[in-house]
Amino acid sequence: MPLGEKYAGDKSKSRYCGVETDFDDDIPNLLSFNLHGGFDFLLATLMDPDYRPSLLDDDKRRSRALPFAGSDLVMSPSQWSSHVVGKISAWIDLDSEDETIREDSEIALKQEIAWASHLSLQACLLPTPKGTSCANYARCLNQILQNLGNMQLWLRIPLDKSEDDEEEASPNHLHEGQTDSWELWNSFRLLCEHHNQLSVSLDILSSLPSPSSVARWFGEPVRAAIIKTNSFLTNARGYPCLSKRHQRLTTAFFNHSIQIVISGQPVHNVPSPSGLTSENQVEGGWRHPLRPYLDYLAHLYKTMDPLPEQERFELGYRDYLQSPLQPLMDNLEAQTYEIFEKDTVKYSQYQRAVAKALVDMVPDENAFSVTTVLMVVGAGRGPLVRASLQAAEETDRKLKIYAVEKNPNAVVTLHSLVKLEGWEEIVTIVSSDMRNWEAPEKADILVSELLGSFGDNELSPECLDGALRFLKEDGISIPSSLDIYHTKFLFVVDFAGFAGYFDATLYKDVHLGIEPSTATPNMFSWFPIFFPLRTPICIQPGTPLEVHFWRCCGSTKVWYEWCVTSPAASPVHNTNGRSYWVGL
Ligand SMILES: C[S@@+](CC[C@H](N)C(=O)[O-])C[C@H]1O[C@@H](n2cnc3c(N)ncnc32)[C@H](O)[C@@H]1O
Repeated sequence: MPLGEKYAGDKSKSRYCGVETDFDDDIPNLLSFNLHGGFDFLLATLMDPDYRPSLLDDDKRRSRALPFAGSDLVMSPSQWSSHVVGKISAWIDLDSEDETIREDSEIALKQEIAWASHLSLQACLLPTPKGTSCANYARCLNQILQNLGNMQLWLRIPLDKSEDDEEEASPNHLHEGQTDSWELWNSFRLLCEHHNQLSVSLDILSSLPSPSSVARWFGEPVRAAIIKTNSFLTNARGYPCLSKRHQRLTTAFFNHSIQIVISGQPVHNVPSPSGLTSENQVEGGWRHPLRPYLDYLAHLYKTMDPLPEQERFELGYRDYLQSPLQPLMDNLEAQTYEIFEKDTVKYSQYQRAVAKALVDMVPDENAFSVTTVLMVVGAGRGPLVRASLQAAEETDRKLKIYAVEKNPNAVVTLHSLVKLEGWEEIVTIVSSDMRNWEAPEKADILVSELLGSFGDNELSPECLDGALRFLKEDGISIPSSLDIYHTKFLFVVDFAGFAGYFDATLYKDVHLGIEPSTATPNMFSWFPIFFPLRTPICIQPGTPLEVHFWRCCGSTKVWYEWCVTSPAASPVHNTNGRSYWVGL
């Protein structure tokens, strides 16, 4: 039973809650008890906790028979895969000083993961590395990851960091004897070469590290958050509730689709409606002992403020790398134009810019006698033509428009739009590449939207270079200028690349941009561009970083190359555009 649907009927917005259980060899009964109690899945130990390979008699050891001996047939494959996350035995310690424990651990880890794969479980929870060294654990896991199939492995890590006040401002300096579980995770995943089937499950304790330390985890592949019952406070009515900081953290988990799991014994003596304290009774019926915790989380989820429209739109694209569009080399599809056209903010900014340019260009007294020639170069299906006409109407100026578009499929739509709107007298459609078109007259205003996330990565310089031939010397180009930004990518200590943004001045004070500090609000046409570093570089806060970028042009393609030279040198990336280039 999901925690609730935030947007009626939209199951993708449901959130599910699991429960961590102790070992029970009657797993069908364990599952039915917890599903009936309102939980969606179990975090269940698959192996008898007393099992140690070295304690088996010789026969069993030879046959490698598993002692928990439950059969996969006790539940259907869909029950195993939809409702059970396997919990690998917590005693496993591959970096123990004791050789027997090390050997037992390696055998058991491999057996348990093989069994979980056989059951088609979606994920297994791996025990937290026991000491500061986890090299042997990671070595063994690398072997497993090489042949794992589809199952995900979640490394259990406590959300823990010892801090003093000084560290509040800087999450990355550790003094002697201090712990930082993020460092543990970071070493482990480095040893496992950032394997994409290895992710994190966080144990949420009663106290939380500083907000900046917590924020680092949202740059990591966190799949589950295990909230201990003793992390809950008690409200005035005796029910469990979370501190304000825990509430904010939990809602952030919901927003990032991180699964919540409740763990531990009930520690709240919740009164039943009849006034009797009860562990398992409500309104005459049965109640799961952890139900008050589940009900609280459901309440938290249902009462969360709805995400702003823009964030809702972007949710499906989070943590997802997309190939940048190539509107010059490729012909964009109808659905791509449709997404552009939904971004009304973009067009209203263009409309404002054109209106201001018209007013500056044509004084009021000439408004009825002068016709301004405006060219939309790269007109797509016509939204900038419409925005320009609306600007003319708003300012009482007269326009003659050329709509130039090289995609023949978009030109079909342009023709029907012009006919439908009755713009035949005003708008001339030109089906051509702007670089080759011989314009019959020069333009007063040239409007284009060839902006990529990094400004020039959709080749606006190359295209506009051709188009500026037909702009009058005193004509206005919208956009009039373009700035591009390099920013260090989100990871605070270990950074893996750069996010690139643009900010375009359309005309005078009207701008359009995605650089976070000045981004045009509520615009969703662009996501930042990502320039990765093949090997992440570890830097301390305050350390200067020297980065070099080159925009390289050949006869048929344009590409970027980049490198870091300080504090440590990286290789030059994307030499000759070998990994990515933009076609001319
Ligand atoms: C980013 S889209 C914008 C489309 C439209 N202005 C809008 O806002 O929905 C860029 C458009 O420019 C067109 N385009 C790109 N390079 C061009 C060129 N050299 N000549 C003519 N059209 C071009 C593409 O086919 C595409 O329709």
